Amino acid sequence: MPWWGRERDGIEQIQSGGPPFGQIRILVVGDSGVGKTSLVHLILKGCSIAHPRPTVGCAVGVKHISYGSASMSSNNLKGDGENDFFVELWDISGHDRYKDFRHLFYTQINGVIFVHDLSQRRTKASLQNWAAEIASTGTFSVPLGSGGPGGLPVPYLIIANKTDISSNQRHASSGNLVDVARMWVEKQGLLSSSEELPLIDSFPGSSSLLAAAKEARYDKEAVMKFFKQLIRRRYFPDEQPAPSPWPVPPVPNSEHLDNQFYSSFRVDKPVLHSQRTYAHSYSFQRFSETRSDESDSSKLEIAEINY
Ligand SMILES: Nc1nc2c(ncn2[C@@H]2O[C@H](COP(=O)(O)OP(=O)(O)OP(=O)(O)O)[C@@H](O)[C@H]2O)c(=O)[nH]1
Repeated sequence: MPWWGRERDGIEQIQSGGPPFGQIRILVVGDSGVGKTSLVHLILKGCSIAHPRPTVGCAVGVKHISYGSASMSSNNLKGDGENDFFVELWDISGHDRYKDFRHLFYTQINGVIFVHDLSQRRTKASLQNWAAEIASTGTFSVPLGSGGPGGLPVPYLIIANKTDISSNQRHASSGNLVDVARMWVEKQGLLSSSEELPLIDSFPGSSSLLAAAKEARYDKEAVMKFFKQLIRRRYFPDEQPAPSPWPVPPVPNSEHLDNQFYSSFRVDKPVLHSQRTYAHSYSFQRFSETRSDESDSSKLEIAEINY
C-alpha cells in the first residue's frame, strides 16, 4: 500500500487510488486552550474529541479533499476533472513555553486559521500578535502583494470558538448571527466592549464538541471554501472563482475600526432570524493589491454544518 493510502491517526485515507495532486499548508494558531486541537479534530474526523491533550509544540493533521479544475480535466488522475489534494493543518501549541521555538513551524505557509475563545476577550486581542509573529518569522507559499493584519501575506480565516459558554454572558445572544452582528457593531465603535467576559473554563459534560462547534460558528462549508481558495491560489492562479451570489456593500472605513485584525472581517449580508437556519456571507481579507481573481474568492458563505 502506498504511503498516502495508510490509515494513520489524523491522516485520512485517499480513496481514489491515485497519488495526491498537491498539498497546501495551513497554520492553526491562537492562545492556549482556545480550542485549536478540538477544531482540527472536528475538521479531520467530523466529530468531537472529548478530552484533547495540550499540544506539545505542534501537531500536524492532514485532510484529503478533492478539487475540480478545468485545467485538470485533460490530464487529471481520476478522469472526472477532480484530483486529490492534501490539506496540512499545523496545530501550533499556544502555550508560552513554546513561544521562542514555534517559529520553526512557520514554513511555506499557504494560509492561517486564527482561533479565539469568545468567553475570553484577550484571546481575540492576541490574534494581532500571532499574525505579526507569523508575518515576521515565517516563510510563505504564493504570498500576496501586500500584507494583512501584522503584515501577514497570506489569506486567513478567523474562527470564534466557545460561543456555547459565552452565550450565557452579558453580551451574548440567542443566535450566532446576532453575535456576529454585535461584533461588527463593536468594531464600528458603536458599542462598548470594555467589559471583560467572565472566564468559564470547562467543557460542558452534557454537550458534545460538535454541538459546541455549531454554536461556535465552525462552519464546514466556509472552511472547505477556504481550503479550495488556497488550492486555487497555489495551483491554478489563472482560474476565476465562481461569482458570489451576494451583493457586496462598501468596505467600512478602517480608520473607524478599533482593531486592525477585524478591519478585514465584515458581515456582507447579515440576515437575522430567530431560528438557527440561516445563511449569510462574510468577507475575509481584502488587500489593496490583491489580485482580482481573489476578491470574490475571499467571500465565504456561512451556513450551519450538518454531519
Ligand atoms: N465549552 C467549550 N469548550 C471547548 C470548545 N472547544 C474546545 N473546548 C475545550 O477547551 C479545552 C482546550 O481545547 P484544545 O482544543 O485542547 O485547545 P488548544 O487551543 O488546542 O490548546 P493548546 O494545545 O494548549 O494550544 C478543552 O477542554 C476542550 O474540550 C467549545 O466549543 N466549547
